[in-house]
Amino acid sequence: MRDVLELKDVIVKRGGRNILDGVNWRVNEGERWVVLGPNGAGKTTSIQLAAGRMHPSSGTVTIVGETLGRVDVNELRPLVGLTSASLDTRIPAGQRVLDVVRTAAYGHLARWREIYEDEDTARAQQLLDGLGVGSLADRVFNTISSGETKRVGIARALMPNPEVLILDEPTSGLDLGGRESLLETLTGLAAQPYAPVLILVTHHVEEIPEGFTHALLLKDGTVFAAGPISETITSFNLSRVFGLPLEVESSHGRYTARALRREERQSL
Ligand SMILES: Nc1ncnc2c1ncn2[C@@H]1O[C@H](COP(=O)(O)OP(=O)(O)OP(=O)(O)O)[C@@H](O)[C@H]1O
Repeated sequence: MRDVLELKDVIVKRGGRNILDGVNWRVNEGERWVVLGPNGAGKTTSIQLAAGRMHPSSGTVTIVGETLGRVDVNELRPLVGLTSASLDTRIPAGQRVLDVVRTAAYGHLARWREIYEDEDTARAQQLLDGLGVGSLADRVFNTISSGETKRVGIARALMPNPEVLILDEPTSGLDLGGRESLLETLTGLAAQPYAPVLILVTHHVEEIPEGFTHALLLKDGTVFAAGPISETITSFNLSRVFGLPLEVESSHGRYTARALRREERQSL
């Protein structure tokens, strides 16, 4: 199976310390990864590297066979789509939803003199349709709801047909219905054989969509565990990563976690 992403012996130094310290992580074609860890564990830093938006202090980052630092990042970046709340806020006010998606074909945040091909427009509309927001194409982006914004952000990230799609906390801030509906959409995306490799960052096991295959657990800038999801998202691992006794359960491909009560801890 083809190697799509590899971080090898990666160190990132900031403020006099290693905020990533010897990270090794390999992602293959067809895999769907969740990246989990407490605040400050190094999740954002790891995905910034994986998206070619940051260079390591030492070690190597290889994206679809090309090593960061040895090739023009402008060639690498279209290979990795990224969605995050901070990116959504950078989209200038007043853009039409269809333009927010179409402009991604050219790597811009706003419309800028491009002459769109009919096929760009058709693809943008098709992506919006696939994410359940096709009827919003003519709406102004900054007037749509949070859940709709997340879906448009995913359509936008898919527009350049990336090899990897990174979803940074895609369900944060959504109500229960919005979260479950978006997770169902992500499960559908995960099941598509031609979908890019998916990497989803979250703080909560409840936000892992069904169909995700692997997990990376980060703690204090290091890899605590990485591998097939059922072997990695366990009570043992999460208790150590989050620093308190937890019980993790899975049902129908979804996960829940709760802290053990005092009397349960005493009986351990
Ligand atoms: N430019 C910087 N200078 C100093 N420290 C930094 C810098 N950027 C990140 N850090 C620190 O590196 C650590 C890892 O940060 P990172 O944002 O990758 O963690 P995270 O797992 O995404 O956290 P969160 O869940 O809170 O978003 C944190 O302790 C953070 O304060």
